[in-house]
Order: sequence, then structure tokens, then C-alpha cells
Amino acid sequence: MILSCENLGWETQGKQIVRDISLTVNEGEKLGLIGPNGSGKSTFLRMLAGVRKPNRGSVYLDGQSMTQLRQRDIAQRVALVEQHADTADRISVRDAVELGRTPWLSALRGWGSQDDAIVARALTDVDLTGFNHRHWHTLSGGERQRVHIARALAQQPKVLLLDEPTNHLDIRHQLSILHLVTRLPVTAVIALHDLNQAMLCDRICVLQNGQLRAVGTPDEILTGDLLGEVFGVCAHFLTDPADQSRVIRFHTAM
Ligand SMILES: Nc1ncnc2c1ncn2[C@@H]1O[C@H](COP(=O)(O)OP(=O)(O)OP(=O)(O)O)[C@@H](O)[C@H]1O
Repeated sequence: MILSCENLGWETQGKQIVRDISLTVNEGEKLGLIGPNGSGKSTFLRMLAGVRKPNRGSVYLDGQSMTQLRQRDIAQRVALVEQHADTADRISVRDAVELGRTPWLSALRGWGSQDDAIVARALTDVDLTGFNHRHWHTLSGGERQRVHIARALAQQPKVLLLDEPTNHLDIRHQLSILHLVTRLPVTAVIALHDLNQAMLCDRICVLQNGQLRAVGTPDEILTGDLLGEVFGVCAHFLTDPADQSRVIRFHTAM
């Protein structure tokens, strides 16, 4: 599914938080979303998900404006994992992930064995097999993060929007979630603070003060000049002898 937006903007209290963003994310593409704290990444993702109504511009799914789609139609197509997502205390892990199936259920189409299999698969994908009956409030931060990702996977969306999906995870789970997402047959936008992880994406989009500063391949975008201008750091590029990939080391700017 192609996700696009035109002249997207949101302002509050007279302050323009996201301004005039036009962008197309191609079918199956993984787009990394980077930018300093407060640059508008979460706000932009929420508008792409249809959760925050833009003040200006529109979001399109395969060319159809989101405003023409019912909430249920959007939920069958788009899943969002928010940065500080919470859920009711008494819910079990299994129940939380089953919520991902809600957009697909109706009076005519009740819960079936196929839904059980999808939920079980989602739990396996995030390495939470055996957590079915654990209560949400007993989970660690990283386990909660993985439950939210499993809920989004169980939704079987065509567009997956992830807001810093790795921020609570240990390094093994960071890598496994990123590799899982990059292999999924979905169009994805992933907000990331780890710029080395952002290099796994097909393209990277840089936000600065709510504006689209640049978009392109990791090699085009992650240059010393741009990182200096946007993040105010000095970047040095090394080569990993294991696979010849580029690694960025950061230093405070003088
Ligand atoms: N409801 C709101 N009312 C007032 N200001 C808001 C609101 N939502 C967001 N902002 C402001 O808009 C700016 C962008 O916020 P946003 O959360 O989108 O940034 P971000 O790039 O995701 O930041 P971070 O990297 O810190 O997560 C911030 O300065 C934030 O304080």
C-alpha cells in the first residue's frame, strides 16, 4: 500500500508543530524518520495514522484520502505503535494482543482459529511465547513495548507506523524487532533516534523544527554536514570489518 501526504500541517496554541510536509512512501518501503527531540516526529506519525486530525493538508492510502475512510477501514490498513503507549492494568498479554484483531471482527465474522494463530504468531515474532497469561502491570518496559508491537502485528496492517520501537529494548531485541520489521511485507515508517539503526531503512526522512529537511537513501542523508546542521554533532564514518557496512561514531561539536 502506498502511503502519502500533501502539505500536511498541525498547529496548536499558535505554534506550527508540523508544517507543509509532502511525502510518498512506496509500497513495501521502510522509511526511517529521524530528527532532534521536539522536531515533530510523533505528531507527524499520529497524523499519518489518522489519530491526529491535521489542520492542513491530507493523508492518502493508495491515493484515497483518509478523510473518506471509516475508522474501521483505516484500522484494517494502518497500525500505529506509540512511544508511550499504555493499556488497562488488569489486561493479560494475550488479551492485549488480541485487541489487534478487533478491526477484523464483526457480528458476521466472530473470533476463529485463524485469529488464534495470528495472535500466537505475533507473540512468537516478538519473543513473548509463554507470556499469554501475564498481566500487563507485571511486565518490564521492554516487555510492554514488545506487547504493543505484537498487537500491531496481529492487526495485520498494510502500513505499520512505529514511534521509537526499540527505545526500551535490550540490544538483542532491538536488532530482532528491526530485522523483523524490515522483512515484513508492509509499508513502514519508523521513528528512530539511533542513526546507525536508521541505516537499515530503504530511505530516511529528516524532520527539523516540524519541517521536512531532507529525504533520501541513508548514504545520501547521513552525511557529516547534515548531521552537524540538524543534530549539532560531529560524525565520523567507520567501516565494520565484519560486513563492510558503514558505522557512524558521534562526538560533541566543538
Ligand atoms: N498537544 C500539544 N500541545 C502543545 N505542544 C505540543 C503538543 N503536542 C506536541 N507538542 C509540541 O510539539 C513539538 C513536537 O512534538 P513531537 O512529540 O511530535 O516531537 P518528537 O520529534 O516526536 O520528539 P521526541 O524525539 O522528543 O520524541 C514539541 O515541542 C512538543 O512539545
